[in-house]
Amino acid sequence: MDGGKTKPQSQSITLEQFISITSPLIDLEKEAEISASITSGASRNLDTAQKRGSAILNLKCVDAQTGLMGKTLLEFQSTKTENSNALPLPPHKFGTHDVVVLRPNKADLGSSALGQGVVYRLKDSSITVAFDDVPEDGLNSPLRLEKLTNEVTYRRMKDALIQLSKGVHKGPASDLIPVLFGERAPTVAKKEVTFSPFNKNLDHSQKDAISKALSSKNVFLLHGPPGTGKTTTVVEIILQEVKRGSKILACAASNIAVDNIVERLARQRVKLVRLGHPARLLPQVLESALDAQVLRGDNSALANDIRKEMKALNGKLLRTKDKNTRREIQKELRILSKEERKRQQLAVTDVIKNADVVLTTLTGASSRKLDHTSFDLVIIDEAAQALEIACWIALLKGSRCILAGDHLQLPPTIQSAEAEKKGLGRTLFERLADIYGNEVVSMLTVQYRMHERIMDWSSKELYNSKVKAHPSVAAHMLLDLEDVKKTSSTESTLLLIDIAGCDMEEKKDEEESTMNEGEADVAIAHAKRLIQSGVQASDIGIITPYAAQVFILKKLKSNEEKLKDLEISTVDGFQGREKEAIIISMVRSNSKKEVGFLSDHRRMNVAVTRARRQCCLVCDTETVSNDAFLKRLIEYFEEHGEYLSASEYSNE
Ligand SMILES: Nc1ncnc2c1ncn2[C@@H]1O[C@H](COP(=O)(O)OP(=O)(O)OP(=O)(O)O)[C@@H](O)[C@H]1O
Repeated sequence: MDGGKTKPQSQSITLEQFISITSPLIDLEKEAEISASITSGASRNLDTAQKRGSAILNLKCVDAQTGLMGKTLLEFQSTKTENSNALPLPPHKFGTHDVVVLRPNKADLGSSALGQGVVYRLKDSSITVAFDDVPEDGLNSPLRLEKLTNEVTYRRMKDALIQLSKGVHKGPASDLIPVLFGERAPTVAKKEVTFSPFNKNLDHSQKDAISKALSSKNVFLLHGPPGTGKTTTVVEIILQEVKRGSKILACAASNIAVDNIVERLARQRVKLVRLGHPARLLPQVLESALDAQVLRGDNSALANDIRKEMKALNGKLLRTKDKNTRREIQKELRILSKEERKRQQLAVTDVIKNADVVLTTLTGASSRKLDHTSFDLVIIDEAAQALEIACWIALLKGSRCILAGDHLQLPPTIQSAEAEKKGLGRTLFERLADIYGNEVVSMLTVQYRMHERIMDWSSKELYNSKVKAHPSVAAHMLLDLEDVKKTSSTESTLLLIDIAGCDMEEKKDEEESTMNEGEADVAIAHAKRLIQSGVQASDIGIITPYAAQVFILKKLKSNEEKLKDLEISTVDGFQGREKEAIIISMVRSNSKKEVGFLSDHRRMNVAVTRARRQCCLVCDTETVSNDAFLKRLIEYFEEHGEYLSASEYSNE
């Protein structure tokens, strides 16, 4: 690439347009979140709030543990049981890291809370919350959890818009901003950068991308189709940049994606620090957390000594009657307190200053602790799943950026339909790929997850047939797994189970989410056949686009002990994950042949590419074939896989 020559194309929006369009869209999104929350006028009724997913009623506390730097973890389950097992939690919108409030089940709306905490772990039938303090009373009665609107996030985005409008004149990103708005062409080093890899297993497309990333002077996009080692490549880029002496800010939209990088980097000898609330971090990265490192620092030890001295002086103050002496002690206490605060701040600054790599979520990058720090490079993983404005929170801190992601998988979730329609969900990754194309993008083309039959459909439909399977996975089968027997269920890589003509019409639940009970039975029956053939339940996932279908599937699962480790999720919730066997329940079956949001290419791309060795599609071929894209998917499965009618699974 000889950068700096291509003229940006005309479809780019200007910085001013971006700011004026985005500001009201952030407000719309915030309003949508507030109106779905329990405290809003629209849902001043607990049952409605539960149906909307912003409250979970009728819970009991089943476990309490301490951990996580002094926090208390309380686990809650439904008070309702079936065959003495707790029922799955009702469909809800709680996610790990959400801030929640705990109240007695019957308490009035807005009455005082038993506690406020952060969701730590979510399972089908339980939710674990990390509290700073243990609620003293009330844990033995029925409880409810309410999700709080995360207003801070919206405020930070608004702040970033203001900073962005100023940042073009001054600040670390002043030269980067015009490039990202198509006003100045991106540039690259005259000579391609060569490097000696830390990871000796890198493939040609990964090495090529890393070399281009190192040559880029302002922006580079790493396009990673499913399973192609995007994070592996990001980690190598970070190591190479540290070797060159760069100070790096590495971010992602989600905590889990940030921790994924921290975990892999921590194995190397890199000075890194992870910013963020300990309850939001994976236990294995807590050692890298800012709080933990601050405690180990010299200034922290000094602050500790000062606190001891202050305690002694406070004791003396209590015992002293003489006014003058008291005044002297108080004066000394004020000086010490100031010194202690200064030492604490210095302890934080020291850690950040000494780190080569600072890692945090995009919104976490707005932390005051980073106020006076600028970076040579900002790297954003999962960039195609992040709002553009969230990316800017981090980007404003550096002069160069690398974004990694795949805009052909699902974009960020937007709650407000209007904000979505007006473009809030259009990502910076996609926008830059459109403006500059191959000039700044490099795509990884070897994938390490799927059997080639599973991959070929996605490669052809979405990636111009450029993705190829690595030989280590290209032909792997369920049969090759330990203890798996050869049966009609484990032999095939692609399996289509057709519910057409089997009387399995879709239905709507009260919240208008679609479900299909017959299809759920079939999906569970296939999972059971796989387990019968020796496949571990934990190696199987059932995914579906509809929340109501997830609930029905989880209910069926809760009746059977052997299905305990089977995972059930929406497609959107499973992005970034994988299983040896994936069963997709497509749900739609109706005489009008409506397919709804199944027709989004990105959703089906994510669904199919979660599978390593077997992908089983359960659907009504008559309904879904009404959509041209889905018709091609069905034809692909018919041609390259096995076809079964759902009637073969009846009475199981
Ligand atoms: N060059 C390589 N040689 C062998 N295995 C590799 C190579 N690159 C990546 N992998 C393996 O492929 C898998 C996926 O890698 P990684 O987690 O980096 O992918 P990703 O692209 O971030 O994943 P996703 O598809 O979920 O976005 C991992 O098990 C990783 O060890």
